[in-house]
Amino acid sequence: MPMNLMIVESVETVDMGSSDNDNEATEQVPLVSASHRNLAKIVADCRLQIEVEPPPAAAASAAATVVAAPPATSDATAATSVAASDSSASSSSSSSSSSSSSTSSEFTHTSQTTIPSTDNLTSSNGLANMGKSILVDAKSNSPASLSYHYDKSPVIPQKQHHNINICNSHHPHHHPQNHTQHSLQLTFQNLNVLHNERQILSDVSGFVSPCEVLAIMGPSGSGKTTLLDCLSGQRDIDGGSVFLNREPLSKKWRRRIGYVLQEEIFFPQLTLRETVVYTALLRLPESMPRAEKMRQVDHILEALELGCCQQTKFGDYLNRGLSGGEKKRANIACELLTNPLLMLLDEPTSGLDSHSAISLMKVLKRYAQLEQKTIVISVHQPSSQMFHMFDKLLLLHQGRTAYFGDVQNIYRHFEDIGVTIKPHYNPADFVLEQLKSHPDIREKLFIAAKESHGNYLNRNCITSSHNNQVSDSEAKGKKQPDSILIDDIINNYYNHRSKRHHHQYENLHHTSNGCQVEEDEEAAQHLVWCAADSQSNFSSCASSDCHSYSAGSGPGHSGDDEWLSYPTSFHTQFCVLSSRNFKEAKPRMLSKLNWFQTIGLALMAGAIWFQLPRTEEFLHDLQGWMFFSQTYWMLFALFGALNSFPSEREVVSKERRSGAYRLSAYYLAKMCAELPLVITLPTVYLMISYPMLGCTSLKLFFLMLIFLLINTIVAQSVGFFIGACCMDMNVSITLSALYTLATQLFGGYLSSRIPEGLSWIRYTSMIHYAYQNMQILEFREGAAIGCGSPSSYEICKQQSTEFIPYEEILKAQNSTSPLWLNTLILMMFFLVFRCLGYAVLRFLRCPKKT
Ligand SMILES: Nc1ncnc2c1ncn2[C@@H]1O[C@H](COP(=O)(O)OP(=O)(O)OP(=O)(O)O)[C@@H](O)[C@H]1O
Repeated sequence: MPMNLMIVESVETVDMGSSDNDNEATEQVPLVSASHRNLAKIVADCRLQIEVEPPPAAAASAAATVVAAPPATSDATAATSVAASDSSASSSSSSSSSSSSSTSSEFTHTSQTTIPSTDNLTSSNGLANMGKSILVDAKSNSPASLSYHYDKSPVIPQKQHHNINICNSHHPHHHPQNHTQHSLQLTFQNLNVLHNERQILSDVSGFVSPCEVLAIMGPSGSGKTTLLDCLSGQRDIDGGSVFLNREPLSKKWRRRIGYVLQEEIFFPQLTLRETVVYTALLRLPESMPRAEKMRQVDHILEALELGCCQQTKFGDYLNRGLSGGEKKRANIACELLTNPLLMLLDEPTSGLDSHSAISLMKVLKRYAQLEQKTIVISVHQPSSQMFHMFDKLLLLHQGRTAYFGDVQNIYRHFEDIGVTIKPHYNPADFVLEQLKSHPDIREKLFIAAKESHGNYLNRNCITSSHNNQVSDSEAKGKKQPDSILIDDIINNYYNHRSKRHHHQYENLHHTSNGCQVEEDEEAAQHLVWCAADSQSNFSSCASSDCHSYSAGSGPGHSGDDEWLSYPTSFHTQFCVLSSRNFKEAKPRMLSKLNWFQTIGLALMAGAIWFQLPRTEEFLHDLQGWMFFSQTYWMLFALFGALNSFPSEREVVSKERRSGAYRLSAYYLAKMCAELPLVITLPTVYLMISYPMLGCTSLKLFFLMLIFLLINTIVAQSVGFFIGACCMDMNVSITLSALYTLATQLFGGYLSSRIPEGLSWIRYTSMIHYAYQNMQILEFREGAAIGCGSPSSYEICKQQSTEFIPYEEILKAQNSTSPLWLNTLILMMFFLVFRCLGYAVLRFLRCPKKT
């Protein structure tokens, strides 16, 4: 049975929780962010209802509405027992429900049956404090909407006026301050972007309001991505301004923007589910229980039809993983999960088949409408169906505006310049074709767009009342085409909004319910006025009404700190990032190849130096094993760390730009997570080769292991630092090779003819200190080395001793520093390079604007 999803305003006191949670129902869950408070309010006041189109025979009798969520009142309880599938039962029950609630509501729906909205909102054990619901459009079996609900306090809804699909939110218990409307109007004015004196964007203006989808269309290279970069604050603009709720775009706003990039930037080693789970753990509020976060992940994966591939790795060009379309949807899932106020999506539908594209658009559209989100999407060539799902259209060509206005006005716009969009023709294709292939039409479009924009501003700034303006124009009886166009835009805008979005400006008017429509129209006028005001640098936005919108919706009331703060604590960030880093780095650091290499080398070393006699004749062999083992593992760790940051740079930059976590948490987590990985292979190596060499002392084994690992970690620090500095593997490999080989050469290990003036270079080498420590341990703690015959050691020549004292061996090797000093210097290497690595990431490699 085909079903359409819609949301019905609450009609009575509603307990969003299950009955066994009644006591908790009045609890107000502390909400961590203004956005979530708003979401809580929206959803708490909502009833989610799936409208079922009845079969023809039953249509007449099926006129019934069933309350969607489990009501708290006893009257409504009966209604909740009605199952969606039981149409007859639902009819009767819904009738009673309707009558029981008729004192407080007007039901305009007919032929409806609802299933409990708690299907997704609540689990069987009652409504969780917070949650996000994705309703499934049963008709298309595609996801329909996303909505958070954090608050299960009883809701006293208000009178319903229209069969609208957006939540109302007059809550008598809410303090007006809690009515902060977390929707966001985006206005951009005369944006100019230059690159090497080439104009990439030229005077691009427009605006988009909550609940709307603005599509940016244009041929390839027209500047769509550049514009989105500017709107997200990721690119500096050379002229013009971007306003969000009439405030200039700033860091606090950037955190409320979800930007789905054209490229999918993820860790290739992680599965889709792991990626989304980590995003949820990092970017959903700390106060949300983990189980709830997981539920949201499930919902989002289901909504975007990603359930079947959730265990697939992202993959890369070497190891294939998710398909292009799946990656695109995964990209969107991660941003949707965080519930941003403004979603910017760069070509989210490219690479998707038409069904998936439409399905995705439906999700976005409903998301915008149900949650009062503002969506800007860039598209290449949408299908006709998708084209008509957009509310506004910005047409770009070579960075210039060819059209900005409501989508339905595009027909009139083209007619005005003498071009008729053919019926049964995909308007998007037609428009782009005209734009690309006909320079004369293109020029006309540029001129018309410029004029209509100017008129639009004038109209809204000069006259305070749109209605007066219209009547004046009509009285004069001679409208210019542009004026007609602008009137149409505004009229359509008002009509459109008054039909669809009555509720969303209610924060402007905390008045009785009776005159909602008039209020909303007025609010819509104010909104347009505000947009024009924004575009004219707030020339007339001292109006209190204007102010009430932006103040109510802006972050000021909820506190800038809240907007600027991270969604999770340092501890949580550290734990989640450590876990993610471990998962991500493990396949890289402990790959099969590395295991093979380690075991192979250990066996080879063990075989070459097998049961080495501890006499002076074999002293050099023993030192050879130590030098080889030491140098190999230090270089292994150093070179392995070179690519550590560069490989993660894009992902971390993207996440940090969205304010997901602190750099310090990431850095510390990375250090800790990679620690067990970096020490695993040297341990295995030593466990194999050292006993083969002839080591029988457990104490010596552990001492050697500890110092080998210390050396490895120190070398890793140097690798991190060089990698962070260079961010280019070729450069960093060259630099590292130069450093390590130079210090070996000048360390005197390979040649004794070191120029006098350059012998100091050995002291800059960590290998120098590490090797000295190895020798101290081996010769001091290990079995004594017997004197050779003849012996090169004086003490042996004098035949006063059978064994060479370890001090003599060390002296012969120029190892004069004590163990503690070498260790201290190595520790300083560790600390200095780790700190330098952090400083480089913080100040040199911080996420930059393009
Ligand atoms: N950083 C940059 N350096 C050089 N050129 C740039 C830069 N950014 C943008 N451009 C140029 O600006 C123009 C617009 O680029 P942009 O990526 O915004 O186009 P687009 O409309 O998104 O294209 P597509 O649809 O192919 O993704 C292109 O010609 C591009 O080469």
